[in-house]
Amino acid sequence: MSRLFRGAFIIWIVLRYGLDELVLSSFQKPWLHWIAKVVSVGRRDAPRGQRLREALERLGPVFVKFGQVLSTRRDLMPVDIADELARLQDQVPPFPAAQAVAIIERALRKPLAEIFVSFDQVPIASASIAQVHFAVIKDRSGRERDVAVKVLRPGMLSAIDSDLGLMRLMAAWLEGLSSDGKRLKPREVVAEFDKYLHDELDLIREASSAGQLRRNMEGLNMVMIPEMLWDFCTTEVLVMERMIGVPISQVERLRAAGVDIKKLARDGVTLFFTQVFRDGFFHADMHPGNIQVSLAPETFGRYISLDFGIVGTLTEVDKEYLAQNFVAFFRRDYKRVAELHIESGWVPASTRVDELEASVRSVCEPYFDRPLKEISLGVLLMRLFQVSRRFQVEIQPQLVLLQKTLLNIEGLGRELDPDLDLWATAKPFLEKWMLGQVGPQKFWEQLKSQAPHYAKLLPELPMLVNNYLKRGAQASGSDKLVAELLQEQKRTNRMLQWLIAMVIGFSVGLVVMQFVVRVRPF
Ligand SMILES: Nc1ncnc2c1ncn2[C@@H]1O[C@H](COP(=O)(O)OP(=O)(O)OP(=O)(O)O)[C@@H](O)[C@H]1O
Repeated sequence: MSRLFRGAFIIWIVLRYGLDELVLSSFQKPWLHWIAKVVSVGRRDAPRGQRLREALERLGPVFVKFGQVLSTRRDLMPVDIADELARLQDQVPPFPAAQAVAIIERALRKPLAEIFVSFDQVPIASASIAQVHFAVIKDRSGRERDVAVKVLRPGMLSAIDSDLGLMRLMAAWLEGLSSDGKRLKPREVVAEFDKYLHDELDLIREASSAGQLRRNMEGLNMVMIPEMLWDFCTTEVLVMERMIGVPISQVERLRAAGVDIKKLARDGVTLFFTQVFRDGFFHADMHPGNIQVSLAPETFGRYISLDFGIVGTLTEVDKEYLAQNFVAFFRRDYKRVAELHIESGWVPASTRVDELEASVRSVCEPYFDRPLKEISLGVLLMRLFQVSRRFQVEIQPQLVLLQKTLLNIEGLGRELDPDLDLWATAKPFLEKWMLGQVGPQKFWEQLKSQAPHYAKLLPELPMLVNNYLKRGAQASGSDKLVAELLQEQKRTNRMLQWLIAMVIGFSVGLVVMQFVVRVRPF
């Protein structure tokens, strides 16, 4: 019943904010448009993006999150709507501390006083999914530590599941009833959102991602990631090291404290490309609220990264796609971009290279009419995806996530340093990575990964040959077979020598090639 009311409320909001323009444009029922006009009287003058944003805010946190996720799908949305949705903020009032305490005690199966030395009742932050309280805890060794405790908002799971059910229903209607609706792929978008939300609702998942990133980033000395206190982490509660820093948005404060802002901008890009091209595992929620900078003497000027609810992973194939395309783009080698798409099966084999090349050129060429340092890799990637879609390529969600994060990083980098040359910072990564893909290093790594297999086989080899020869001689009773086998062995030896010579030749060739690639400018 409540679902029925919720459904009716959603329809009312759609009509009240005049959103029929967006979703009903291809419906041919005049009476429906008439009702919509009457209900939305006085609201239609506002731009459509603004009306959509306000409607989502009225519909509550799940829809606000949905709008935020939609705003990143600029490949599907018109620019005015995407810009307006990007302004959505989840300003949700905090839930009472008593509720947070009850969730913590239930999740950790102990009274609060037995878990924490002290616990701040007033949350430091509150968002649609969770809220954060500061506390002091005694760890296993009895040491007191300042911690941040993230607690999932109560009732979120059921609210989400019910709203998602309605969204799925609406998406199916939209897709079935309207041709405009079909183009927006609403069911696919809702399914993606479903996965996104459920991932965010599992704090153990978030803690694991934080742990992985912390390990990956160790040794770079550019970013600090809070340590997770695993004994106190559950799906609903996460206890982690409390970080102390200045929000990245307070640039003047950072400058006044003596932080090298230009270096900070470069470090941000370096960190991101290391995560993408070296690790294939990246923080994908890089909005300024999740980034701080340390002013403590021993870690002065380092980033502090928070909130690991959304991370992206890339396969070797994804990385190759990105690296090769970026390089071909910056050489303005559109033919190569088109060939790459066909060679790797991203577009149907029947696609004409010249047609794809022309499309890529028409999208990208106007964009290159500016200094290289002003070019946004995020925008470039988005354009590439737009072209690819026209040629029936399904862009993988992790690449869309990457493109969105790239835009965030670039925005952040340029905010800090308007002269930041993104390409100059990114280029060494792509070169290094590409060399790693074809060079002797890769060959050596592959050889090393096979080593355990050969290590097991080699000691057994003389015995195996001996047994084989003996058995052969006994079975035939003649020396002829032994002679034949020896002959065969010699032939195999010769082949092996050839193979080794070829491998050496190939490696030398690769070294020369590397040298040529390194010398040839992009
Ligand atoms: N380990 C920490 N140390 C210090 N402060 C923290 C820590 N973790 C979170 N916070 C504070 O809590 C705020 C919210 O944390 P977080 O971003 O993880 O929550 P969220 O519910 O995912 O919020 P949002 O959806 O707005 O990103 C941070 O901006 C920061 O101010």
